[in-house]
Amino acid sequence: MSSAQLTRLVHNGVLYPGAVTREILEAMKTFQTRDDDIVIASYAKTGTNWTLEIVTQILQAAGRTAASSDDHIIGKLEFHYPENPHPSHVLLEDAPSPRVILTHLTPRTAPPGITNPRGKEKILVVMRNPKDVAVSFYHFTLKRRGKNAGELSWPKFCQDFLDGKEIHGSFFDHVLSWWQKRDDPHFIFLKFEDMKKDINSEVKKIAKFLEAELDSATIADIAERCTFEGMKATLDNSRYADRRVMARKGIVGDWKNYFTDEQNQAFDAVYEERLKGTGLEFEFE
Ligand SMILES: Nc1ncnc2c1ncn2[C@@H]1O[C@H](COP(=O)(O)OS(=O)(=O)O)[C@@H](OP(=O)(O)O)[C@H]1O
Repeated sequence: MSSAQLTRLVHNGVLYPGAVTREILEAMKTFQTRDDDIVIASYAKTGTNWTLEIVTQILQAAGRTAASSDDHIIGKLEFHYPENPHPSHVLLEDAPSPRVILTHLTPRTAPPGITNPRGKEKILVVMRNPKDVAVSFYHFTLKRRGKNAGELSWPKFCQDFLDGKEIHGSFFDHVLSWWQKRDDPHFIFLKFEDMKKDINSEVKKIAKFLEAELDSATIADIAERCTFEGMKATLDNSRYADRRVMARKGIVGDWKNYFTDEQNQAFDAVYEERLKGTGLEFEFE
């Protein structure tokens, strides 16, 4: 383990990426949401950027944001990106409305206006089956570590992910904490697998949630542009170039190429123990 990893922030038992500091987590307590904020809350690698693209296109089609402007998108709320002069929560203070705010925080650590919205804020919680999340996260981590990736083996990553020791903490704690909000009308719950199965219906559902009145041709057009292939075409040659790393395979069931029977059984046991009786379940293929 490198010294950078050793000094990484652990808060309430959750390990945070290097872009998150204790000061930022403290600032979350007083971060002011706006009535028209749109928040995408997710565990990492569940389809955050995919949902962002859908939301962005809906807002543009509904005339709520200028087609040429990405000013309302800042990145992850709790990050201080090295290329930015200030942490995202500071930059967001000057961002035009409607802001689209991304976060991997749990309700416990997120700003009160996101955890318990009192105005017209719209919170989209995005989820994905944990086996594919683990595989996607493993590849992302390999890429991020670059030449140090040799130290990272799949069996170790897989076990650490299951034990909640990887960055962002336990997947199960994360999804279950947001799932508590399922009866609150400020929230909508989306699943990667549903978006994959029927993108048109999911775009329609999101547009309705955002109160964007769009005709079915516009919905179909957005759905088409937000397929994996459609997004990759955009990613390769435009404003989303920096998000290329987010687009790997974009499929359901890639875990089968990585999981041993033993790993699969270990995952199934935790899945059963944590999610049984909660009403929350995932499709794995
Ligand atoms: N349009 C579309 N269709 C299907 N899949 C898509 C799409 N866009 C992004 N992706 C896949 O989403 C995974 C990245 O998730 P996140 O955006 O949540 O990553 S991040 O945590 O915000 O960095 C990552 O999954 P994997 O391919 O399994 O690694 C991306 O490929």
